[in-house]
Amino acid sequence: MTAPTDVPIAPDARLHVATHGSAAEPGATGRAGAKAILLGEHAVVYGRPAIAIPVRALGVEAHARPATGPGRLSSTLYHGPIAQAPDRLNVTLTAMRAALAAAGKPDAALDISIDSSVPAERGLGSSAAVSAAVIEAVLGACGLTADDETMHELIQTAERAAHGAPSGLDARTVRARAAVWFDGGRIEPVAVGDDLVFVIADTGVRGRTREAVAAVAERRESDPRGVESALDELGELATALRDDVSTGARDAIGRSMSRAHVLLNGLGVGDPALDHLVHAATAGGALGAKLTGGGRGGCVLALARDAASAHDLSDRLTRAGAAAVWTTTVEGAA
Ligand SMILES: C[C@@](O)(CCO)CC(=O)[O-]
Repeated sequence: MTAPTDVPIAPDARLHVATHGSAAEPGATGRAGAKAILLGEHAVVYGRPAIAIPVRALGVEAHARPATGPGRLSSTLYHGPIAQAPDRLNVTLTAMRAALAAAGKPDAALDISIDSSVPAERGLGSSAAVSAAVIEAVLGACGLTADDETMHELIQTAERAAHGAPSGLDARTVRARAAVWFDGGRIEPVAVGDDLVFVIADTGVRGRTREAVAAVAERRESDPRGVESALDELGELATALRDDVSTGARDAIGRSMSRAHVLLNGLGVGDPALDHLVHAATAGGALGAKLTGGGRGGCVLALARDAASAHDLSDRLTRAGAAAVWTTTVEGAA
């Protein structure tokens, strides 16, 4: 049986009645993945390009279904009535409300469960991934699907609750399946010449994207020339990196990553725990390493020479004190 066709649809949202679904199973599932920024965080906020990669080992699954009473939320952070959810779930609730408003059902009561392996506040796109999964599930429970642009706008509504004026890079990348080039608010696929194996190491220190974005803005006020020159160089590195990724030039990619880390430190978004893991990665054979995401904590992204050395690199980073380590491969065409 197909989903009902009489769902009221808000006039400005580009939503479609789902073609799958069953009256016997009224719930719906949404999914999204983690992301890591290969190069260009912070510079994207000022219009420079960036490259990001999906992290397939980590993801979010959300399920939504019409509630029989007041809606309830179930996640690792909170179990209970949605009406009493704590402030730290503001982003999730914003995502849910944005999707319900777009569906023209702002007062619908849903039971929502969220299962996420993406660590929160580590620069891996947890807030955007949770929002994307919740929005897809909520729309699905209303019998709807959204086109890419509508999904993006809805995720951005939640991202604004997370950190003010997001560039849209996270919102785009958590739904991407391959490496993406982000420029002017849009993504396109990046050609990948050869497999690239990355190790992601968590400092265990909470990343503070909102604070880090504000710190760059302040520094730009006090030192416009210095900051603009760093942002320009980050943009140039991203452009060169795109070519290097397409030809599989690992050494050049690694060098650009390490240079980006220095520039990001200069913008004031570093942290001693990030530097410690960056040094451990390069001492452990990484071709380059940098902070990834908002910074001031969170994760380091390191490029391994190959899959075998990624194993040793992971061990090295664990011994250096990483709270968690993941490996992710960006597959080349070859
Ligand atoms: C720091 C930043 O560039 C990336 C956060 O993952 C912020 C943004 O793009 O909105």
